[in-house]
Parts: sequence; structure tokens; C-alpha cells
Amino acid sequence: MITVANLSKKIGEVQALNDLSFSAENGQITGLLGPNGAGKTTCLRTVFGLLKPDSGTSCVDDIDVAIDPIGAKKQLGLFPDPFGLYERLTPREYIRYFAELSGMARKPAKAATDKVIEQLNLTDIADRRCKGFSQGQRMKTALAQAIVHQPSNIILDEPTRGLDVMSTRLLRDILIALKQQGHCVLFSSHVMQEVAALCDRVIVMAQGKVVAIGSPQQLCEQTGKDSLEDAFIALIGTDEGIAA
Ligand SMILES: Nc1ncnc2c1ncn2[C@@H]1O[C@H](COP(=O)(O)OP(=O)(O)OP(=O)(O)O)[C@@H](O)[C@H]1O
Repeated sequence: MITVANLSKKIGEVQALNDLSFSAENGQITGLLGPNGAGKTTCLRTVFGLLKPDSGTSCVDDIDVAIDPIGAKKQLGLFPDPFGLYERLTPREYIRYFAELSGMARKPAKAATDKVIEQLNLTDIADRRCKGFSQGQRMKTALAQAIVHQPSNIILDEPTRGLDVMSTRLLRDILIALKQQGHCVLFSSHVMQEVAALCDRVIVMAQGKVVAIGSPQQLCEQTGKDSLEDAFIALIGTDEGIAA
């Protein structure tokens, strides 16, 4: 479970987060939905401990990220930009490297790497260098790195950006499987279809604040609209910076 409470963060002159509070539950996919510049990335970077908030707290499984960042990270997987893989490493080397970075000893890291390679059907490419990989192969390698240490929580920043239809569908299936295993999945997006198809709960954000929280259906009911896109526009008052 991920909880942020009263998070505020000013970057330069911009109030990127403005008293932001919400939680993302285990066994659910939670979407952070907001237009460009709403503060989604800033929020996720703060939860991962990459940014320090000016005020407020973020907790991962009740561990305060500011007080025990290493403990919090053990319970948290971050899906990185799949285009930034280390090209010279094979997926097996890459995934194992991150398993050890997350604090696992050599033997368990090797066993966990073998397991996740099997789980994500990476066996065929596990020992090839990442250079030249397709989008889907990159995505699966990046995701394997995020979940190799079996964190109970996974955060993803616009995970389908740049992916083709097949890779997007594959990613969706994997996220649904993680949810069914009881993980807390939190991802950011401004793609309506993706959020409507995947999320149990949506946190609608604008200008660093929560505007509304609910299932896609609840948000439609609350605004009297038929689609999440129309509900979203009604909630934030503009269609600038969103994608259908
Ligand atoms: N390093 C930075 N320097 C200056 N301003 C920043 C920086 N990082 C974020 N901001 C500003 O903070 C606000 C929130 O940015 P953030 O990237 O969190 O939004 P976002 O919701 O992820 O947007 P997008 O959907 O476009 O990725 C924006 O106004 C952005 O310009």
C-alpha cells in the first residue's frame, strides 16, 4: 500500500505538488490521471525517494520514505524507462544486477532472476545483449527489473509511452496479473483508454492537487457523463494536455 499525505513540492517557481493526499491499495490498480504538468511524475519520484518534498509524507507499506528510504525501496519496484536499458548487458545480467542493488545476496538474487525470467517469458532472449531489442523485449526486461525483488508495490510512470499495440496489451496483462497476486500497482497516465480499461481507482490530479478520486464508473456518475474522458474534462475544466 502506498500512502501520500499532504505532499507539497515547489520546483523553481512552480508549485508542482500542492497538499496532495491519496492512497493506493493492495490488490488494486490505481491510476494517477492528469493533464501535462499536473505533477504526476513529481509525485511518483517523491514516492520513490528521488525527490524530497517540502512538506508532507509518503509511505510504502507504512514505512516512511523520508525516514527509512532503503526499507521503503525494498517494498517498491520502479518501472524505468525501457529505452534506457544498459545495452551491453543481457537481461539476465541486468535483472540480477538490480536484484543485488535492492539488497539481495548473490544466491537469492540469482534464483529470483531465474524466476522472473521464466515468469515473464524472457527465456529465449535472457542471454542476448539488450542492444537491438524490440520495444516489447525492452519493456519486459524493464518490468522484470522492477519486480525481481518481489516488492509488494510497483510504480510506473506512463508505462505505455512509445509502446506498440502488442507491447501495450502485454503490459496490461502483466499489470492485471500483478494485481491479482495482491500487489499494489500505481501508474501515471494521461491516456484515457488505458486508465478506463485498467484502473480500479483513479486519482484525478491537476495543478499538484487531487481533484477527484473514484472508480472510472464512479467518476462518470459523479459528473453525469458517459465516458471517463468527458468526466475528466468536467472535473478539471479543460481538455488541454490529455490524450484519448
Ligand atoms: N526539473 C524541473 N524544473 C522545472 N520545472 C519542473 C521540473 N520538474 C517538474 N517541473 C514542473 O513541475 C510541474 C509538474 O511536472 P510533472 O513532470 O510532475 O507533471 P506531469 O503530470 O508528470 O506531466 P506530464 O504528463 O507532462 O509528464 C510542471 O509545471 C513542470 O514544468
